[in-house]
Amino acid sequence: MKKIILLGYMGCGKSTIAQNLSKTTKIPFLDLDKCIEKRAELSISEIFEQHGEVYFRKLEHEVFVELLQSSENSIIGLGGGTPCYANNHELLKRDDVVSIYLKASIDTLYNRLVHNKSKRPLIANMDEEEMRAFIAKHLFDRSFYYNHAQYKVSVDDKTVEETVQDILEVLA
Ligand SMILES: Nc1ncnc2c1ncn2[C@@H]1O[C@H](COP(=O)(O)OP(=O)(O)O)[C@@H](O)[C@H]1O
Ligand SMILES: O=C(O)C1=C[C@@H](OP(=O)(O)O)[C@@H](O)[C@H](O)C1
Ligand SMILES: [Mg+2]
Repeated sequence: MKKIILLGYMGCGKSTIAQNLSKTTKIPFLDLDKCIEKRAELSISEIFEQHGEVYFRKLEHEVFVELLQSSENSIIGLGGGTPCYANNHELLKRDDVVSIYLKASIDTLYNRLVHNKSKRPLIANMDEEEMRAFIAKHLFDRSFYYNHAQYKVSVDDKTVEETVQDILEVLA
């Protein structure tokens, strides 16, 4: 196996779980958003503000393709939208990729995002009511792409350690 890819909606824990899974497995991890920020020399919020979402999606696709080209073993935490644009979901079918959907309920996502929205330009300016309705619809729209993942791991009511254990069982 070469790449373990974590996908799912904003706030499901891709970045947190990728980092912790890396500690346990000693496989290096990469966060796609961090790689994009490094490439653009701008934060995700600044990319959206200065160049718009279409530019961000193009960059996201380019950097994702590059990460997949590397021959190193790695754990990659995608952005929430990554599988939903530029046919990126097709790239998950590669033989050297194991894709895992971290599946969270609307309540879990809402509770995690409500105090953590400022760096997420798609929801940063929404009030709480608006954000809950947005998550519900957006998650529904995106589930089609998330369901292309090879495996699904439910993250509701689990600690980081429990989710990491569940992923290790899937990989075993
Ligand atoms: N059990 C848990 N698993 C993962 N993240 C959790 C958990 N409980 C709380 N959190 C918090 O939820 C947020 C998840 O955000 P993040 O890891 O950035 O997700 P993503 O990359 O999917 O958007 C973090 O602030 C993290 O500390
Ligand atoms: O869902 C999305 O479209 C996005 C999710 C973000 O990543 P996280 O899912 O890690 O928050 C980041 O890529 C950007 O703000 C867009
Ligand atoms: Mg993330």
